[in-house]
Amino acid sequence: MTLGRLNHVGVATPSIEKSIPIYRDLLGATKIHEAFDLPAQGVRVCFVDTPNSQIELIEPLGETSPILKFLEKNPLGGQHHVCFEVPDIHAAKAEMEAKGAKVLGEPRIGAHGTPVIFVHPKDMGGVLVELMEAPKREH
Ligand SMILES: CC[C@H](C(=O)O)C(=O)SCCNC(=O)CCNC(=O)[C@H](O)C(C)(C)COP(=O)(O)OP(=O)(O)OC[C@H]1O[C@@H](n2cnc3c(N)ncnc32)[C@H](O)[C@@H]1OP(=O)(O)O
Ligand SMILES: [Co+2]
Repeated sequence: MTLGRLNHVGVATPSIEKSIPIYRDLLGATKIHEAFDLPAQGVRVCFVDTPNSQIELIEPLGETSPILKFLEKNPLGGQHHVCFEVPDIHAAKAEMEAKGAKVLGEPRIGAHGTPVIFVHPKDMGGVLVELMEAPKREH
């Protein structure tokens, strides 16, 4: 597996609306995308562009959202995961598992419309790592 670019840093928040001014007004972000629901993943998502990556603001959506527990422990929200691009998500999953890392579930379509997996923080030095199949980019 080749580790690709840092696609985004996931930041969990109790309210995307309340988080946007931090990135827009305090940090001067110039491009904040429309928020959208991702019910299959139990989150509402809002991407904030940075010059070389993105911040992915995620807010719980529904009673079974996977970030509810995180927000119980971190009521203000906080850095939740990092997402790296990989060429092939299935090869990445197989390789992680072959190396003994716990992959959480099967590849599923993420917020950028390509399949993603998550690797358990226990095997990643305490960091929840998301791997995302790199979108096809025109050269
Ligand atoms: C896919 C859409 C979008 C995209 O980019 O396309 C997203 O990124 S959505 C992001 C939200 N979805 C997920 O996070 C799915 C994967 N996550 C999970 O399955 C869970 O959150 C899991 C298993 C990582 C944690 O489960 P839970 O929240 O129930 O907490 P636990 O008590 O079971 O945690 C076990 C252990 O892990 C530590 N932990 C939990 N969350 C994190 C985290 N974000 N970063 C680092 N460590 C984390 C937790 O403290 C526990 O450690 P312990 O020492 O046992 O207390
Ligand atoms: Co993400």
